[in-house]
Amino acid sequence: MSYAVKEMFVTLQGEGAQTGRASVFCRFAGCNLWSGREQDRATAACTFCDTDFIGTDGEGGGRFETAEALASTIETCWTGTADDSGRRYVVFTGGEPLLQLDGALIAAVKARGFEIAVETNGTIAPPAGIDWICVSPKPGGVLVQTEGAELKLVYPQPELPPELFEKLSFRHFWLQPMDGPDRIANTQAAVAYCLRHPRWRLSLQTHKLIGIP
Ligand SMILES: C[S@@+](CC[C@H](N)C(=O)[O-])C[C@H]1O[C@@H](n2cnc3c(N)ncnc32)[C@H](O)[C@@H]1O
Ligand SMILES: Nc1nc2[nH]cc(C(=O)O)c2c(=O)[nH]1
Ligand code: SF4
Ligand SMILES: [Mg+2]
Repeated sequence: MSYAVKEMFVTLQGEGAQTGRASVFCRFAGCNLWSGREQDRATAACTFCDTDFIGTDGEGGGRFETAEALASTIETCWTGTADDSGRRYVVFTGGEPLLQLDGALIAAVKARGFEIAVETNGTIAPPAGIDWICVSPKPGGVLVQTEGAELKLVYPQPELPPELFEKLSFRHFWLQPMDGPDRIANTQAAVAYCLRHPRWRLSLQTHKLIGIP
């Protein structure tokens, strides 16, 4: 199968427990919870998305005909030194990466020494072989992925109080303040929740704070 990639870049993971880690971000085009068009946002299943994932026109984006072709471009993007094979790290995101990430691509990036992470809305069962699964539930989607490395809840979402998720099998539970016009109030509310419910920790979008992708 071929892969539609919006953009690809190397940066530091900005969110969650891997914050600060050098990562290749491979952002797939398309999502099952929003078309990505502003005129559809209000009626979408996910209404607060901060990301442009339409098309393949971003930096490092394109259509890749094979898993090998995409994996070798990911490898080219990695800027670490040659002896870093055990620390190479790729984050598949989107859009919704599990619409496209498959066993062939997982095998091809593993063969190049990469550890594999995904950022997913949790509505699509993942293929085997992913090392780090971050699930971020959304009100308009049925959660099928109920275990993984971290659950990162954008906060607040009135339909999705944190209590709905805290019994699930994740190693880390994060509240990430919803970016947008109410970011400051949302951050204060997330801090207050974490103070009262210490199972939850605060995840800031640190890349936005320091102006890196
Ligand atoms: C753009 S999404 C792509 C991956 C996947 N579709 C998902 O929703 O998890 C990447 C991460 O950004 C988070 N996110 C999206 N919009 C946000 C916003 N306005 N404020 C804070 N986090 C946001 C998502 O919840 C997710 O954890
Ligand atoms: N630096 C950085 N960290 C991120 N963590 C999750 C991101 C995403 O958009 O999935 C993201 C992103 O876009 N940039
Ligand atoms: S599910 Fe993820 S990519 Fe899709 S619209 Fe929501 S935040 Fe954006
Ligand atoms: Mg992002």
